[in-house]
Amino acid sequence: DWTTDTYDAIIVGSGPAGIIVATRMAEAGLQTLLLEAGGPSYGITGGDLDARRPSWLSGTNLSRVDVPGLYKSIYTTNDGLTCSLNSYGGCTIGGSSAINAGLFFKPPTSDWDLYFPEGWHSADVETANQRLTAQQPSTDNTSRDQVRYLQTGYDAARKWIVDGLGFTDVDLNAQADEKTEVFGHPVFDYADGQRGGPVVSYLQSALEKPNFQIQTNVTVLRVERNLTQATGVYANITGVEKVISLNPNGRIILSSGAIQSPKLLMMSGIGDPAVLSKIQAAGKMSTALQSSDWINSTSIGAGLFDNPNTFIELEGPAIQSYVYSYDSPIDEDAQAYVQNRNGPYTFASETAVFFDTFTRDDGSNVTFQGTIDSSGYQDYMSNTTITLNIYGTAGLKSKGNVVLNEQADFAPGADGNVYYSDATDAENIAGFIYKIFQKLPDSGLTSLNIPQDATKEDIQTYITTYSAYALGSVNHWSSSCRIGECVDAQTRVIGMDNLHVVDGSIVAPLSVNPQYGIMVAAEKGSELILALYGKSLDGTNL
Ligand SMILES: Cc1cc2nc3c(=O)[nH]c(=O)nc-3n(C[C@H](O)[C@H](O)[C@H](O)COP(=O)(O)OP(=O)(O)OC[C@H]3O[C@@H](n4cnc5c(N)ncnc54)[C@H](O)[C@@H]3O)c2cc1C
Repeated sequence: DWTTDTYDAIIVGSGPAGIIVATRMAEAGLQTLLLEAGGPSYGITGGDLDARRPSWLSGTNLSRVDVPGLYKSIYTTNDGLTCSLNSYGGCTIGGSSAINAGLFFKPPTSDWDLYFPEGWHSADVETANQRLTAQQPSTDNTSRDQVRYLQTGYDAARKWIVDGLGFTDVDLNAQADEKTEVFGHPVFDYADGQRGGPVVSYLQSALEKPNFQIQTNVTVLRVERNLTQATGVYANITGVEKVISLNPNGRIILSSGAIQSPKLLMMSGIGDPAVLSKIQAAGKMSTALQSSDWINSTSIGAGLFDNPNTFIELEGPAIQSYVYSYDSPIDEDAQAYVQNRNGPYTFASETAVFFDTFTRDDGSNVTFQGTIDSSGYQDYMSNTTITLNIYGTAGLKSKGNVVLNEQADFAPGADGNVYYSDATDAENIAGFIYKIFQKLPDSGLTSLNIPQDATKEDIQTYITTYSAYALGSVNHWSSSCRIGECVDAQTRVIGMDNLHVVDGSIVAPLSVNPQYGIMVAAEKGSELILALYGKSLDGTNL
């Protein structure tokens, strides 16, 4: 009975971080348990495939998760892959890596050097980076036939951004350090026309180890602890609440994502005492835990980040937009995918990406990213319209908090400070949009929702006023349990001996979409945690 066994390492959450940490713990020979609140995702994770796919995939070994082109429909037809627990992302094997667009951009070395503390600079994470690259395939040309599909948006964007504005065309991961005026093809963590990611690249090797197991449909409610020593997790296992225990020298690693991991700490008596009092009063904290045992820290959940984004709807006579369909794709495209892994369904709709970095008067940097999608959005769905999604990325100054909603049984969420609480961010992003708009008229593209001659002030007002096109969340949650404030440089929760957080929570806002950097952090975290067991990555004693 796995629930009465004891473990050297219990990892909570099977997102990209949790899978990598669990795999490395198992490879080093530790008795490893990975707990996941959700259920199966990719075809290879088993379960009822028909419950997780449209009928055109019947008779294959694919679930909708495997087909990159189906990612966009996740919030309309979720097939049980999201849940109220992880309301901002995937709640399934792979976490959000099973439902995301798969964009896989290596962060520039400057992100580690500028935004991470001692011990986490680029030289410190270099071997972690190399391990990730060795284990996780990626590609900027997804179709087996090596044809790049849906390129009218790419061509128009290239004319605008490269020919018009003078950005340099680069290989975005090979030249990852270049984040000033660069343009390129998006890179995805796919392999052979199917979604890749840690479920394919890491979890499958962990599953071969007799000392590894994953248990799904297990929701951890809190960490059990004896003062500074974690002793196990208290979990809901298909309706029954139970403690799963650690071995005496064991460790718990929370990898539940940047929203859930801070919540689990708070439910375990670690956090802001005002919040802890409410949790205790509601009877949700272990009765064994006295308020004198609380670890008071206002850093838990503080610093929460997500990219503020703006959709710019662009029309052009040469554009042929493409709308992916969950249940009735164009027959030819469905056949090309199912029979040969060719065509538009081999990628998640993004056709071009560009970056720019701006140095402020105070010498600090801020980076911007633009991603071209294959279709229009909401009110702008003509077949000559595409969407440009502009994010502000590394160096933004706004920071939010993870807050617990008492009415909804302490469901965690973001407070109102995440987007644009520091006006500098809106000013900088508006300045970037203004800059690129100066060459828009020559490109043959027309902006439909922001006037091309808008002033910087008009743009700033547009991007900070909530609409279907502005202030939407892109679910790139990070930074809610920062290294040096919430966890130490070994990823150990400050005040605890053997409780760690390794996931988006410990990663600072990056220049690029977060998944790659989170996976590097998980590789680095694994190495550091194994050293605390006295082990190296291959399991030899240090
Ligand atoms: C729709 C969408 C599109 C995205 N697109 C991209 C992209 O293209 N490129 C990119 O780089 N990033 C993208 N992201 C972001 C990226 O997927 C996340 O940053 C990344 O997955 C976070 O990894 P994580 O390990 O921190 O947590 P998560 O992926 O959130 O995984 C956490 C896991 O823990 C489980 N869990 C939570 N609480 C508990 C509990 N109490 N008990 C047990 N299990 C629990 C959850 O069910 C989940 O499986 C996207 C995200 C979304 C939602």
